[in-house]
Amino acid sequence: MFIPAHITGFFKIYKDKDLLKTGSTGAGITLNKGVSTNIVEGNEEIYFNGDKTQLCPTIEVIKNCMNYLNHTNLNTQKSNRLNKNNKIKYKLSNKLDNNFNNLNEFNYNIIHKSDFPLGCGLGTSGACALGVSYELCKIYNAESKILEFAHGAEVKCGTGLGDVVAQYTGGFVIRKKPGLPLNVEKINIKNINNYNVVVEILGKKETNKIINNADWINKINNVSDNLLQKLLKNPTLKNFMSLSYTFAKDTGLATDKIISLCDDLSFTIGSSQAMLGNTVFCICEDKDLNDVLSILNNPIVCKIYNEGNYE
Ligand SMILES: Nc1ncnc2c1ncn2[C@@H]1O[C@H](COP(=O)(O)OP(=O)(O)OP(=O)(O)O)[C@@H](O)[C@H]1O
Ligand SMILES: CC(C)(CO)[C@@H](O)C(=O)[O-]
Repeated sequence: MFIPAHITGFFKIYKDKDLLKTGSTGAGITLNKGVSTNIVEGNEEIYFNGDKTQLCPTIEVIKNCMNYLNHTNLNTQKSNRLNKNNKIKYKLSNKLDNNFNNLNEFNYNIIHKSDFPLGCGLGTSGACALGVSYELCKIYNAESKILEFAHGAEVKCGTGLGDVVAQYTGGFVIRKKPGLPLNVEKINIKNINNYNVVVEILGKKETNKIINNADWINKINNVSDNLLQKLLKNPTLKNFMSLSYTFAKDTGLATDKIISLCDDLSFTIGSSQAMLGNTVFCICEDKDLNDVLSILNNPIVCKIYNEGNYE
């Protein structure tokens, strides 16, 4: 399953004791590059671009799915009084999580193939979570839980608040309410393929160090407070980029290097910092693409991915 990368331009953080209600409002765009996830027979190993890894959001999606199956199974037993021979045997060994009650069987490997690295503000962890959720829910006929398993996993790992919701929707997505149930506005972009989204990764930044820090939360939420209404009043890519630049600069999240690059790219529709990464992104029309590429060192040219992923 392919899940698009997602760039958040600006966001506001909402924490709730219910993981699923926790999330963010804000706006972003999904890209035609992202993460393809496959599930193969195996023994609970997770691979990211060929490297075996313990990727928190992927592990949490597996646990969400196994817990759901167990809960459903127990309910089924309660209602149908299944005899012991019909009881579904699920076993999850200690490889993925020592504390997990060994009631689920998970004899698969998860294979993530990503166009972008983790930790660069491109929603890669969210794309991994949503991709494995789609694949698992297809196997276990739990399609109605795809979004919930993935969003809950990202929030629990501290690796995202609104990426999964936006990646599930696709395109230019304004998140009007945090978390679930879904409350977003997908903005129709005329001649969408005329626009390029050029990305340059300058380094890494751990999302959880920002969204779990009280000082950053206050700063981010004070600056972003009125940006959502301003965008809803004038939902254009140009206004999105202008508001994103204001957010990146006024929160202090953007580095001097990124601000300087954005100023050099002022002839385009707009540029800003991909949240939360050390990455600059710019939207430009074809006529300006060569000039943009002459300014950046390692540009990655993308298009806006407008597909929505539905059950
Ligand atoms: N090389 C790696 N191998 C495995 N896990 C990694 C690696 N690099 C980072 N991680 C983990 O992957 C997760 C990255 O999540 P994070 O949210 O910071 O990045 P992202 O999803 O790519 O970008 P963002 O959410 O800011 O758009 C973190 O849990 C981090 O610890
Ligand atoms: C927190 C965040 C900026 C990290 O990518 C994103 O998940 C979002 O927009 O909520």
